[in-house]
Amino acid sequence: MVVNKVWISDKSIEVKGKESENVVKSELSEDALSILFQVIFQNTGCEVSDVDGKFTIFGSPTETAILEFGLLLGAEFKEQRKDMNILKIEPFNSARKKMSVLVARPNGGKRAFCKGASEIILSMCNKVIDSKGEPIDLSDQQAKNVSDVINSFACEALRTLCLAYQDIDDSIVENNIPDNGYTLVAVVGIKDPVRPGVKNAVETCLAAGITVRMVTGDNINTAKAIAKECGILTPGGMAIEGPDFRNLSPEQMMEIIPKIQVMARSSPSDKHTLVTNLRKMGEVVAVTGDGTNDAPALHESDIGLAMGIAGTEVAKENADVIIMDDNFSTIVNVGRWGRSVYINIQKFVQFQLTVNVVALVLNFFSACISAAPLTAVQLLWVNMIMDTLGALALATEPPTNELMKRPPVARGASFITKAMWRNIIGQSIYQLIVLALLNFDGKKLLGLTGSDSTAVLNTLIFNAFVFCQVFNEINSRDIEKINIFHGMFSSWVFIGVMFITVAFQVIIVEFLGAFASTVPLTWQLWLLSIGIGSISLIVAVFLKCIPVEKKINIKHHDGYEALPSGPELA
Ligand SMILES: Nc1ncnc2c1ncn2[C@@H]1O[C@H](COP(=O)(O)OP(=O)(O)OP(=O)(O)O)[C@@H](O)[C@H]1O
Ligand SMILES: [Ca+2]
Repeated sequence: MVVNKVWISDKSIEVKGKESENVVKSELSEDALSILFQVIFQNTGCEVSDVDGKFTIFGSPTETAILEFGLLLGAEFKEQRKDMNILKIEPFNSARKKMSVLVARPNGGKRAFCKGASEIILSMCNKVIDSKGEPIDLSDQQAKNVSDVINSFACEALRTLCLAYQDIDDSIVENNIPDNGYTLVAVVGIKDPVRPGVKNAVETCLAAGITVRMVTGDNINTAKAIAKECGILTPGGMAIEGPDFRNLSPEQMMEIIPKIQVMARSSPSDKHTLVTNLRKMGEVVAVTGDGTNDAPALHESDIGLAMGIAGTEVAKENADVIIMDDNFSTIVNVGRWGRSVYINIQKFVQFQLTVNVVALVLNFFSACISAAPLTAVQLLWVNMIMDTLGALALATEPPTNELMKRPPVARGASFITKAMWRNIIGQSIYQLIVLALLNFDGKKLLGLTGSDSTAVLNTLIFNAFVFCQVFNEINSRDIEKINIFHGMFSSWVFIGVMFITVAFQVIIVEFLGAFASTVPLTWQLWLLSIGIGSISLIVAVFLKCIPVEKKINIKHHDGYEALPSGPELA
């Protein structure tokens, strides 16, 4: 943050690096400059350390920017502070949006300084300094002019603060800092450029059905200008000020909250109220924040994200995730990974349930009628495929950008979606039909005769069953999309698992007969097993064409309705 513009003695001056020193000094009278230095250096929460002429400023970014501006104009911190004695400090707080100090002047008398949110301080002033640095009455017309200056600064996305002072009669013994009667010295406009990448990150969020709202302590025009710059405020979107929001009835709040895109001049409790109400509406709410004033909202949210560098300890303690690089784009990554984990578990569960249903039904009914075709050792191997190897193959898929084009999952949505049930039931029916046909009519169909025909048939059933799972594991790579091969060959874990599964299957069938109760199969029967398994790829395509989820077409997505989904989407 840096001071970009300053308004003083009825002049707006642009501040541009070191050359501003001469510009400002030539524009201002001696007295005006002196009082400007006082409001900057007396009323600051910063500390300055001076090691071998090298200044280091410790303080909030806003405070630092103002102090740096003072130093830029050639003033010295120690020099400025040396002859005034600070009697009382009211530090900045987010609810009052101002800070004040009371000092004892060297020649007697006291002086109060106040700085803070521009409109708030302006309303506390009844005087303003003129070009000579003398206080004169602040007429209505002049107050309007200052207000226009504030708005023009704010519309340029500058954070605006007013700096003011007043002399207090020595006869007043108590050290109270007054709330009005100030003389306005300057309006400063501080620039806090939007970090690169924020606009894209907001766009990604919108496409992902995540509504981004900006809740800030800044002036409404500053907030609106910044929000427009990064794509948060859209035409027709609503911007509201904290005090107006606070005064709404609960019903009115519920009505306008979905439309709010920007909330300015908000207090910590406004942030908290917004989050509470959004959660009541069934939304999943993530909050990002850095300051202590964000702590209540961070705590109330479903996912609190605190800034790791600029964040205060209080904010971090109340958060669930700490963004180490303070970058909004990283939040998009958090969302992407969250979605990836969720969908990977869904894929795994879909795969696992299919294997379970088929193995259970096949063995149970066959056992009731004749004998169970799959032995305990074979089931153990199948269990291995689906638990360990299946989890490895499906749950390690890295997140894709496609994930950010899907709608978010509603708070109460069931984990197993209709599309998953469709795939599970469809695949199970196919596998059960084929395996039951082999089990009950296989010998006749395949012309198997001889003493080992039962052993051969049971091995074939086992082999076909395993290949159905192998191909269904490929199907499970995507729940909705028809193209399941996308990115498969670059996922070495998946390819590795496929390879190991098939290799072990060959070893079990061909060489571990005594252990797994199998007999070696002819190449024709191997081909048949693979054929039966691969047909499940075709079955999956047909299944994915059956619509199960309602399709909704929305022109402008605001995060409150599901985005359309189907085989064409990720
Ligand atoms: N140290 C300070 N002294 C006086 N006023 C301040 C100070 N810091 C900020 N302000 C005023 O308060 C407003 C910010 O209020 P607040 O800290 O509640 O908002 P925020 O959204 O948390 O801001 P930030 O971007 O600093 O995190 C600023 O626009 C400014 O006018
Ligand atoms: Ca903050």
